[in-house]
Amino acid sequence: MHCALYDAGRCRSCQWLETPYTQQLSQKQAHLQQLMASLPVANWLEPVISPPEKFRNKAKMVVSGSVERPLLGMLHRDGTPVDLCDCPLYPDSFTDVFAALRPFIARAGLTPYNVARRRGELKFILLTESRYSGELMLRFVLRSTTKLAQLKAALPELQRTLPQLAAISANIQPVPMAILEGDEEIPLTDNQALAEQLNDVPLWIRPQSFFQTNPEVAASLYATARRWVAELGVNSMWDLFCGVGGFGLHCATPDMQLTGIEISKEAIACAKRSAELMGLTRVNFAALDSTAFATGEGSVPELVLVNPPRRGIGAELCDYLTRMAPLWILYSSCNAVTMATDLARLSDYRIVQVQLFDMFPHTAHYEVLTLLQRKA
Ligand SMILES: C[S@@+](CC[C@H](N)C(=O)[O-])C[C@H]1O[C@@H](n2cnc3c(N)ncnc32)[C@H](O)[C@@H]1O
Ligand code: SF4
Repeated sequence: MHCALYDAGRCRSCQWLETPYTQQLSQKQAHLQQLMASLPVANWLEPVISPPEKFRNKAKMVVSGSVERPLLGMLHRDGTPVDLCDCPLYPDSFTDVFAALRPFIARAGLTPYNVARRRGELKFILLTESRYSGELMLRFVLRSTTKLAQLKAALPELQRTLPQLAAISANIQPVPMAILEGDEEIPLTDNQALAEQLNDVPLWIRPQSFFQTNPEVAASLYATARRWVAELGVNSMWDLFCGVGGFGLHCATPDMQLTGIEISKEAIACAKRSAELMGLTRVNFAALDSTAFATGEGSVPELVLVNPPRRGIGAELCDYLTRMAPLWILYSSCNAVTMATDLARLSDYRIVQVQLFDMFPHTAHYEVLTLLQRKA
């Protein structure tokens, strides 16, 4: 993939851009195999590849510059702003939105936040696309509610120009640090959710709930989990760290008892809505801490699926799983280092198969799906 911003030394976020894609894949696979060197794997499957560009469904743009000439992109460590509107990782649909947002910011008087001076109001623009419907979700991250009335007054014209903006909100983030989002979300449209569909499963994208950023590879990951689980013929499973329910909803059959646990109540609301649309009745989604939920249960299902944040599932949940000994564990991870540590703790399990999913091309990051079976 060619990136003019990279060539000009303006953005180096894709550290592996100069490495040919096939070599990127073999380096990732080698990294994974090295991490798992002391853990015997019965079957290594071929890595799943990503489109090389336009694969992201989400842009997180730092707003800088002046109110008359705002800049959307990022800040170098030295504070120099870089315009990232032409980043080739974004889909074509973002171009018109970025172009319309610059004059909109000026018209609405949303002064970009200046980190050094701690002044200004608009910190970030978050834009997400549903590949299924083509609709977009736009979020303004503001320092305070001071400019909210101005933002609301200017919005109708932006909505007329960009009817694809199906959900708009303001997020209030008063902390003077590089934290992306605050707790308070103010809806600016009645609708706050984008309908997405991966494979044949309806999913929802909404503020304050995680959604995979590479929908094509995510669809392949969920379809693979569904296939592996179907082959095991299990009738009960937990989906821990379930987000909006992508894994569980793919794996569930009408007869299966599915429990999905996730800390974000917004994500759980999405998962429940999807389950209802799919007509699944034997499901239970709840907004809880995964470890607290699991350790509070006196029994386990046949299969426990985990898809934790980068920190992994940790010793407490591993100890609990060892004690309760479900037949199968399916571990999906975006950080193979913490996954390998967790798998070493799960020594009562044998590793049946492992597959790498290249969710984050041109970087060292990747997703990995591992199936574990309780030793006899
Ligand atoms: C890597 S994401 C996976 C989400 C989902 N499985 C998917 O495929 O989109 C990890 C999820 O864990 C959630 N999470 C973080 N800490 C948690 C906790 N202590 N208990 C439950 N969920 C948590 C996050 O909100 C996030 O949705
Ligand atoms: S993040 Fe975008 S702009 Fe930056 S190097 Fe990667 S492709 Fe280029």
